[in-house]
Amino acid sequence: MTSDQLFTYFPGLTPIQQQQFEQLPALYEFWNNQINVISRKDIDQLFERHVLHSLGIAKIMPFLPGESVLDVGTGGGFPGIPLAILFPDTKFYLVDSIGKKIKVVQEVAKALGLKNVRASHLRAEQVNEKFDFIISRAVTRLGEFYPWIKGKFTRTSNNTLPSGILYLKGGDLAEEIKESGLKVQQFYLKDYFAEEFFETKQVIYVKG
Ligand SMILES: C[S@@+](CC[C@H](N)C(=O)[O-])C[C@H]1O[C@@H](n2cnc3c(N)ncnc32)[C@H](O)[C@@H]1O
Repeated sequence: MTSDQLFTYFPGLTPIQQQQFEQLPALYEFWNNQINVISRKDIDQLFERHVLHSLGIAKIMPFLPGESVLDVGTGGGFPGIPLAILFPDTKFYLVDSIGKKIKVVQEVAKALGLKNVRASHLRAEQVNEKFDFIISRAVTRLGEFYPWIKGKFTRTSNNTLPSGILYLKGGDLAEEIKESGLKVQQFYLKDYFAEEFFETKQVIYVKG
């Protein structure tokens, strides 16, 4: 996928936003050589598998100016960094339990000139703030995740859904959802993106 193909899914990006997205491949190639944050086979498919996948959350939840979002287990900055480019007036806090990954996030955010990103080397359980939304991808099963972030929601969001979790997941989730005991809403990314990669990809919403 090229940047132009990516942009067709998000018309109306400013030249600055387009330039920030276009900087991502070179930045991640550089940082991935120092500190591995993306698997080698995926780095060639950065726009589809990491950037567009992260932006799937935006199709479900258009974050509002002033809203706050926590990205738990962000790794090299997914889904937080692409969403922070797309929503420059929303505040993103990216945390990960591995310090060197947070170093990559900080360097990438700095190189992009993102003023709406903070990143800390912390476990989710240690975060002591409240957020409008909590986002995540590929960290753990919902049943384990939920207790980490329970009670960390503002409950003031005026958005299309109340404050809650937006978790990127793939595959058959029936067992995982049942085991978690949580009431979830499932949104299918194939309704928004044509690429085969999104065939089973979902955004799982859980009210906070
Ligand atoms: C498979 S990686 C996914 C990274 C990124 N979200 C992505 O999709 O590319 C899982 C990440 O979760 C982090 N992690 C696991 N448990 C965590 C916790 N309790 N708090 C914060 N980060 C955690 C790990 O350090 C790791 O970087």
